[in-house]
Amino acid sequence: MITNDILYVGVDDKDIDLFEGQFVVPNGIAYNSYVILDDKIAVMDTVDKRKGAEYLANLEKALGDRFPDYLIVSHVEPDHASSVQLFLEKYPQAQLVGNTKTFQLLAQYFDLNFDNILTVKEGDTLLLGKHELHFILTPMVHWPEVMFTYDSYDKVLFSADAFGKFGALGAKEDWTCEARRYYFNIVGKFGMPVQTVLKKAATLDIRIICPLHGPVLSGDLSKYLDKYNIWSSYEPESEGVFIAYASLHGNTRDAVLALKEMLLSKGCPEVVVSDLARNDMAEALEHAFCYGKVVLAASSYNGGVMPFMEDFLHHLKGKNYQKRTVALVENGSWAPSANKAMTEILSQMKDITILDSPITLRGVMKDEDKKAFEVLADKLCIS
Ligand SMILES: Cc1cc2nc3c(=O)[nH]c(=O)nc-3n(C[C@H](O)[C@H](O)[C@H](O)COP(=O)(O)O)c2cc1C
Repeated sequence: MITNDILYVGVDDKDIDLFEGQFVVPNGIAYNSYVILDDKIAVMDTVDKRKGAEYLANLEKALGDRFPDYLIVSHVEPDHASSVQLFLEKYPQAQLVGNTKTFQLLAQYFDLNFDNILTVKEGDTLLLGKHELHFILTPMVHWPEVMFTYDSYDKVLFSADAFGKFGALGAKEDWTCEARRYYFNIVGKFGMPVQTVLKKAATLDIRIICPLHGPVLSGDLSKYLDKYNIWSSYEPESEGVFIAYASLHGNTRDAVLALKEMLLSKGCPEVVVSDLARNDMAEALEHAFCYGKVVLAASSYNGGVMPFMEDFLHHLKGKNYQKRTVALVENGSWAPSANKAMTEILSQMKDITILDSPITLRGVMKDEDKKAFEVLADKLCIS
């Protein structure tokens, strides 16, 4: 129970292998749905049809002997809307509520009878009894049809995918880490629309946030809103250095591990290292956004850079990566090419400062290379 009238009817998915076909979710994922019981009953979104039967059972239990009047679709992505058809087969009298874009997209997934729909616009309201729902259109957070719904009676914001996180409900894990990995990988490209929506949210008296994934948020909401403000403005969140590397034979890896020790011995507050071939790429992307200073180190490969690094840089570019200081380290045996290849991709991003004197290793790190790394560590510690 979220409030006296709002019930949780979502489901956990702990047997999904990859979320959105690409993200590892070691603790699963929750597909959230909520019911508002008033004179009229509104259901807030459905769930992935992978869990459709379990969802309908939860819903039936919450409804008792009543029937829903409205199904509000705030986001058409199939992890939330692929049970809409199932829902309507069971509750054909329910009216579908969405905006113009909602119904355009729904029609791409379902052969639905769209006679019984209510099309809402920004600022429209729907009275259920005591509860009045206010619709707030939030295009491109992170699909074009996405909208928030604010219940002014219980002061609850139904925030679609915003403020969501990976992990089934009850997963014993920190909110920030998995919410950040979720945000940057799924919403990250859309910082501007998120900023717009945060401004709208600031005008509302919000007591509880009900996202479509992860826990319901209550208590001091400023910590979640503050994180979203930092993330969507692309500002670094933490002091420290992130080192991402891709190494064929381990020499580049050994060099950056030595660099990590140098940084820590010079007082750098935190140094996080990711092996792009072995560690979760989505987590590496999250770290790259978290810190203001990043070292990219990679072996040269076929006149370019090792593909894991190239892939990583394309991911960063796709997520609007910006406002960071980057140091480059390459390794190559006959014609080192990694720094040039990395620079080419970085130059397509906004506000990226590449530190002078990129380092070139030729095989194993030598004494003179150590000196270059000491200089780099000093630069990263002061700049
Ligand atoms: C398939 C392949 C392609 C390579 N291409 C290049 C290259 O274009 N230029 C170069 O200087 N070295 C090239 N190398 C050599 C590596 O970059 C070199 O061995 C480097 O020292 C590896 O660093 P690591 O030990 O960190 O992997 C290539 C190696 C392999 C296996």
